[in-house]
Amino acid sequence: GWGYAATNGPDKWGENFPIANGPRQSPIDIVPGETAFDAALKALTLKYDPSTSIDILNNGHSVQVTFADDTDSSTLTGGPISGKYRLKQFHFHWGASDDKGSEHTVAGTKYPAELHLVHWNTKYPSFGDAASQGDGLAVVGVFLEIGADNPQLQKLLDAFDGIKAKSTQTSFANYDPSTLLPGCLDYWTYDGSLTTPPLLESVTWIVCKESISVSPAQMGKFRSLLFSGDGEAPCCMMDNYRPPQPLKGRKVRASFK
Ligand SMILES: NS(=O)(=O)c1cccc(NC(=O)NCCCCO)c1
Ligand SMILES: [Zn+2]
Repeated sequence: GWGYAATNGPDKWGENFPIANGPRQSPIDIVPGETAFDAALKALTLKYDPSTSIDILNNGHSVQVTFADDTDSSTLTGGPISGKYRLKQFHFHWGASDDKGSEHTVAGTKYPAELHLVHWNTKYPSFGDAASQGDGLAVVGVFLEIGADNPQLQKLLDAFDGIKAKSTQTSFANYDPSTLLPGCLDYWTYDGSLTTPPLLESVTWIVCKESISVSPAQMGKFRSLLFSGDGEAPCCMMDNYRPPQPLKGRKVRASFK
């Protein structure tokens, strides 16, 4: 299967997923000087109910917290989207060292990690159906920047001991993902795709301008997770990011001046 190694990584994904070379692939390099302020863009409204968090999972590609999405308890509205999108999961991408790891970059700057909060459009019956529609998904991206220890992140990291290996998960209740959001929700937005196979071109990307902090020790905790399964040769989970893809004429809009 696909992964992030030289043998099965981003440069090889096009062999099984030809959309890898499609017109609206993600991530991209965001060049602030080339974005257009759009006064019609609304503020993001993120309403998350902590009681909808279910479990934390190592899926062999990332660490993911999954939410109950059978009701409108945790939603995204406003921003560049119309209608209501439900939170399905959030996960991260990170590097082997603090000088890389994010998927989106800003004028070429790579951050050590990037958080993705994944939502699906409730005009469709499920995440799976929405994922195949051009307006099916909305992912909020938040950069992590090296700085002070982040206590909200620490709650998540403290659960990692139980999910070191691929395909392991533990319950993870009452977690409020809004504690991971930056204070300011100014954002850039553009039409893109999933950044992992199947690379479906169904994502309205909403990338926050402001980052949240992560300490070097906390980054080390992410890198202690494994791509490998129990009983396999241990392979540290790191550099699980796709590099920026061609813009192909797309416009990136800014919600701020
Ligand atoms: N990285 S991302 O574009 O935010 C994103 C969001 C939602 C789903 C995905 N990718 C997938 O679900 N891929 C299917 C298998 C991955 C884990 O087993 C990527
Ligand atoms: Zn992601």
